[in-house]
Amino acid sequence: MLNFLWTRRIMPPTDAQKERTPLLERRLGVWRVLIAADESSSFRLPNLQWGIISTHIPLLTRGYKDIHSISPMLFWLMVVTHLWYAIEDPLSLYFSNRLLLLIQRSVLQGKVHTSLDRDLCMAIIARASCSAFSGFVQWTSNNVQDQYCMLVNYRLQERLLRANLARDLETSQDNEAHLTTDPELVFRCLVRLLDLGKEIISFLLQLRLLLHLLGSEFASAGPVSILLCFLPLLLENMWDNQLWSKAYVKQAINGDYLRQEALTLLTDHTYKAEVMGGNLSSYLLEEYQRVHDALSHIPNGDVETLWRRSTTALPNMFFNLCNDGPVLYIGLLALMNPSQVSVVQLAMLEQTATRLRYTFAFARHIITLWPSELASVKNFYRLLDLKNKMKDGCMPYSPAAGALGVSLEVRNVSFNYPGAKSERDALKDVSFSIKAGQLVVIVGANGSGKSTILKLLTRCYDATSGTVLVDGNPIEDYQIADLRSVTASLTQEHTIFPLSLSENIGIGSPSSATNLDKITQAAKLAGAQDVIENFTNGYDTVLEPVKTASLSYTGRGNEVLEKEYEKMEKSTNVSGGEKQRLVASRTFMRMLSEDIKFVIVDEPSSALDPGGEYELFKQLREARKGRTMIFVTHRFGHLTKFADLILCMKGGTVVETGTHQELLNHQGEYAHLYNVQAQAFT
Ligand SMILES: Nc1ncnc2c1ncn2[C@@H]1O[C@H](COP(=O)(O)OP(=O)(O)OP(=O)(O)O)[C@@H](O)[C@H]1O
Repeated sequence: MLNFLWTRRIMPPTDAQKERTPLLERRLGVWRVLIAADESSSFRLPNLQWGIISTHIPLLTRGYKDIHSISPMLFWLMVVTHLWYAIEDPLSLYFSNRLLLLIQRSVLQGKVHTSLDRDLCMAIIARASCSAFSGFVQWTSNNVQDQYCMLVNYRLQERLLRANLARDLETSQDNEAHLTTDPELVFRCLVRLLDLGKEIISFLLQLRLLLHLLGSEFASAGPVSILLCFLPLLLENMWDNQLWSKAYVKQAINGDYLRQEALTLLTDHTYKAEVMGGNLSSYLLEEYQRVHDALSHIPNGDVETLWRRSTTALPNMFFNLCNDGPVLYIGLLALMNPSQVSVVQLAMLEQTATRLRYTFAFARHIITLWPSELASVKNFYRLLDLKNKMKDGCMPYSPAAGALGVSLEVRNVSFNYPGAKSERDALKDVSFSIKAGQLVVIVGANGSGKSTILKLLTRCYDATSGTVLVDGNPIEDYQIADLRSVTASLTQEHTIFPLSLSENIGIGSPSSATNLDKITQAAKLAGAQDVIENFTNGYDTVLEPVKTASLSYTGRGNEVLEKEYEKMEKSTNVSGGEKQRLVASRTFMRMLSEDIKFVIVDEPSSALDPGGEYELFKQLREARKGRTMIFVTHRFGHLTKFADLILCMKGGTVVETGTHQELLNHQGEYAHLYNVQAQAFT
C-alpha cells in the first residue's frame, strides 16, 4: 500500500510563474492529487482570504439589493433573526451559569432564604424564557428562511431563464455561457455571510463571558486557563490537515482503474444494444475480473478519506487532549487544593469553553465553504450580464398583407464559424437571389455549406463578410424577433421536448398552443396522427418525462412500491421516422398561421420511408402559397423537379443555379449528383 502513498513538491515551471504557489503532488491509491501548498505561513487565522470579501463588495451589494428587492419584509426579518442568534448563545450561557451558581449557593446554604429563593426563581424564569423564546425564533426563522429562499430561488431562476433564452446562438456557444450556477446557492452564499457576521458577534460576546468567568470565578487559574481554552483553536488552524479545506485537484491515473471504470460504463443502456449484439458479456466480465485482480491491493476510495488514513493517530489524540485542557488543568488544581474549585464552577467553565469552540468551528466551516459558494454568485451575475455578440436591429419587419413571401439576396457572403478549427471557410464568396414566393432547393455534397446558408438567412449567425438582404434591406437592420415571427423551420436537429405531445405540436404556434383542432390538423399534415393515436394517452403522452421519482433504500424490495415506481416517469421510445413526423407536426402547426412568410426545411426526412417522405414534401409544397420556401436535401426526386430555383453547392460556394432541367442540360455538378442517384434505379 505504501507504494501508492507518496508526496512530492512541484515547482512552477518558468521564471515568470515564480511568484505563483508551488503545488504539492500526492499519490493516494489510484489518485494523483495536486494541492496548492500555501507556504507563506503554516499558521493562518481562519483560512478565509479576507480580501475576497472586500474585492467582491460590489457583487455582494448587488446580490443583497436583489434579494432585498424581492421581499424587503422577509429580508429584514431574516436579518433580525440572525441578530437574535448572535446574542442567543452568550445570553443562554449567561443565564445557565447564573442559574448554576444560584443552585450551588442554595445547596450550600441548605435552608430557606427568601432573597436567594427569589433570585433563583428569577434565574429559572429567565433561563426558561430564553429557551422558549429561542425555540419560537428558531421556528419563525426556519419558516421565514424557507419561504424567502423559495421566493428568491424562483425569481433568480426566472431571471436566469430569461437571460438564457435571450442569448444568441454564437454567444451561447461560448464557454462563458456554460458557467455553472444555482440560484439557491446564490441565496445561500448571501445568507452565509450573515451567518458569519452572527458567529463573529456571538464569538466576541462569548469570549467576553469567558473572560468574566475566568476573572471572577477562577482568578487564580486565569491566565493558564485562557491559554488552554484557546490552544485547540490555534492548533487546529496550524495543523489544518483536512483535505476538504485545501485547494486541490484529483485525477485517477491508474490504468487498471480507468479501464475498470470504462468497462463498468459499458453496462450502461447507451451501449446495451452493441454489447448484446456483439455478445460481449463474457469478454467484459473476464476483463473486469482481470483489472479487479490487478487493483486488489490499491486503494481507490474517496481521496479525502485516503488522505486522513495516510496520517497518524497522534494529532487526533493530541487535539482531544487539548480540548479537555481547561478542565484537566482545573482538575489538577482541585487535586492540589480542593477548596479552591467547585464542581459548579468547573461545569460553567466547561460549558462556556465548549460553546465558544463550537462557535469558532462553525465560523471556520462557513469561511471554508464560502469562497466556493461565492463562485456561484459570480457565475450567476456573469451569466445575467453576458452580452449578445449579435446586435439586434431597430427596424420592425411586417410584410404587407397578401405578400408573396420574403425576398432574399445573398451578396458576396463569406462565413466561418466562430472558433472553427478548419482553415477552410464554411462559405466563400456566395451570391444568389431568391424572389418572394419561390420554392428553392439547395443541394450539394456533405459539408458543402447548405445548412450554413440557412443559418445566415435566419440570422443564427452574421456573415463574416458580404451582405444578406431581406426585402432589399440588410438583415441586421431588422429586429430579430420580428424576422423569427414570420419564419418556420424544420431541421434534422429538431427534437421532441419533455412535454406532452399536444404541447410539443402546439408550441409551434404559441398563441394557439392549446387549440386541439389545429394541433390535430398539424399532426395529420405531418402524418403523425396514427403514431399519436397508438399511445394510450394519445396527445397527453409525454415521451421523455422529466425524471424526479426515486425509490428510498428501504423501499427496495417492497413489491407494491416497486411496481408504482416502475410506472412513474417511464420514457417511451419511438422510431426515428415516427419522431420526424412528430417534429414535423410542430412546423405544420406554425405554418397554419398566416403570419409565416418564410419556411426553411433542412433534410427532415432521413428516417422516413419513401411514402412518408413523398407525403411530407407534398404537404410542405402545398402549404407554400404566400411563402418563400427553401429546402436542403440530398434526395432529388420529390423536390427538385418542382423547384423554381436550385442552388448546387460544392466546397462552400454555389457552383450552379437554375431549374432542374436547366441544370441537367448543363451537365455539371448537379447532373453528376442526380445521375449517381438515378443509376441506382436503372
Ligand atoms: N457549428 C459549427 N462549427 C464549426 N464548423 C461547422 C459548424 N457547423 C458546420 N461547420 C462546418 O462548416 C462546413 C459547412 O457545413 P454545413 O453544415 O453547412 O454543410 P452541409 O452542406 O449542410 O452538410 P450536410 O449535407 O452533411 O448536412 C463544414 O465544413 C462543417 O464542418
